[in-house]
Amino acid sequence: MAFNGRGSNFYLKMLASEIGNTINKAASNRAKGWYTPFMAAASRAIAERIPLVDFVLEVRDARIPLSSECELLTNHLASSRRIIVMNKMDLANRSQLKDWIKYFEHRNCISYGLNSHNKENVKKFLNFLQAQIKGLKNIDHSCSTITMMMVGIPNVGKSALANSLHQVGRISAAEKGKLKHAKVSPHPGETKDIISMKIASHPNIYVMDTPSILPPQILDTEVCCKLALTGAISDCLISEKELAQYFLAILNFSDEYKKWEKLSTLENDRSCIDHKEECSSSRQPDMKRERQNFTDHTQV
Ligand SMILES: Nc1nc2c(ncn2[C@@H]2O[C@H](COP(=O)(O)OP(=O)(O)OP(=O)(O)O)[C@@H](O)[C@H]2O)c(=O)[nH]1
Repeated sequence: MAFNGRGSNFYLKMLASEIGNTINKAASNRAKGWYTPFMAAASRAIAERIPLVDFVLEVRDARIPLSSECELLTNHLASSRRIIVMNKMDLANRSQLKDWIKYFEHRNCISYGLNSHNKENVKKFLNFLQAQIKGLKNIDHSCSTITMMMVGIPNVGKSALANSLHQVGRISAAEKGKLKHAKVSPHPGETKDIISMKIASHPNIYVMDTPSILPPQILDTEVCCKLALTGAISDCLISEKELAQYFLAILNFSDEYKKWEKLSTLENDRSCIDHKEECSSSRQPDMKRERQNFTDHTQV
């Protein structure tokens, strides 16, 4: 199906609305949905701790930095204490990530793009965090304890980041010998406890990994679809076929696809030429020379 401009937008919105409504309907079933009594309790526990920590590291998915916002933090926190971490940047478009960093900068938000699986990246991030702490006034940098709480929607990589920070952490050899490990899993909602890990000394910095949180319903159906596509919402709430259809629709209307479309047109021209060559390979030698010229011409 080919859609352009407004037509494509309408088609995407229509698909998103169908899929989003199906997901929300399935999620309203207590046994299947994400908003379990456990998530409700975790949201309350996190909300209670927000005023007590020095920084909140809001972990988002770098592929969808707006849709993966943690609703609990909206209007809940001074922007100087909130650091937006766009994790999984290895899966995101680099130049778009730069634009997102500028976007957050314009809104006076501190943001950082990161790949939690890359040690060098995580070390740089730790430097960045220590620089933020240096900027804090009224603390004794040699003996204070700084606490940072990792907060976010499911499956964005909070536990992976907590583990990596703990592993590269500037802590004593004795502490290195007793490293903790938060559970990392490709399935959303696997973290069940709030655990604290030391990531630096002088001052001591502790990072807390927390269970994932989401609101009971996701009213914006496009957001809902994007969360399902990136794995924040369990795949048992929607069929793979419907999700794939939405993904292909996004892909079809993207600028990236238009580049591929051009290439595939070129490729079709070429295979048409190859086909002609094959069909006429038994013809006269002078005809062959003509074809050769035609092929050279089209390849320029
Ligand atoms: N490609 C890539 N994958 C990552 C990155 N960080 C985490 N992951 C993967 O994302 C999945 C989820 O990571 P977790 O650390 O369990 O995510 P979480 O936010 O703690 O998940 P919950 O259990 O819902 O709290 C795992 O398969 C990780 O290996 C990253 O920077 N890049």
